[in-house]
Amino acid sequence: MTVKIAPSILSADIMNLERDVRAADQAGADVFHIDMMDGNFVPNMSFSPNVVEGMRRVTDKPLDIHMMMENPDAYVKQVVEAGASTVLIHAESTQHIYRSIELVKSYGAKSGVVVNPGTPLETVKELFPIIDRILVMTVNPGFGGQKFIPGMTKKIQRLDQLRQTAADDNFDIEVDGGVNDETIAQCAKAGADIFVSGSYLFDDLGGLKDRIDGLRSLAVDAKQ
Ligand SMILES: O=C(CO)[C@@H](O)[C@H](O)COP(=O)(O)O
Ligand SMILES: [Fe+2]
Repeated sequence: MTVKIAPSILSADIMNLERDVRAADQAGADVFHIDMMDGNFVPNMSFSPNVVEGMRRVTDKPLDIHMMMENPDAYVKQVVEAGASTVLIHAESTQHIYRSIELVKSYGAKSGVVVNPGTPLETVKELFPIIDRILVMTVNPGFGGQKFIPGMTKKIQRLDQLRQTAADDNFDIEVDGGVNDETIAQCAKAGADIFVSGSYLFDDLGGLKDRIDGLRSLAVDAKQ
């Protein structure tokens, strides 16, 4: 699988969101990562389905929705209709994660399950046959600009080993939180395929293309 770089618009300039999305699009973003927070599941609030709809009007790139909310099922239809390509749901946010994933698939979107740093991989193993992606949080969710939790590299590695053992199960491994030029190589080497990066990319809009290219080549090299 090829490496994918996914800018997280949480770190974009909210008053210039269209400018920043267009800049990241032209700079070679593979997919956009949209964090949706409800102020309950995480101690912060961010984007709603109308932002997905707005994003859809300015870019043709896939839109990944990272749902950090209680009762995510209630919003799946709305975000898919707004233009979501993949809906990522936290295993910790719903009592019936298998049903939530089936719900996403029923609307024709790709499905992903997210695991917090403290959640064991065992929790999501039964989803392997039906899931398109597993997102390993490498910070506690809620805010951009946090420091990568070093122990998560081993977790990614264990997930990659489990994936290889279950050869029939095809899912991509994604990482989110504290991904930058110092941390991406270890994630790629451990088996990650898709790399979310927020503050590192949007902190330097002029250098955005160099940063996206730089992250991509670090990841590609680490995978060889
Ligand atoms: O889901 C989240 C935070 O909860 C992320 O998607 C952040 O937006 C990543 O930002 P950086 O850690 O790369 O600054
Ligand atoms: Fe995220």
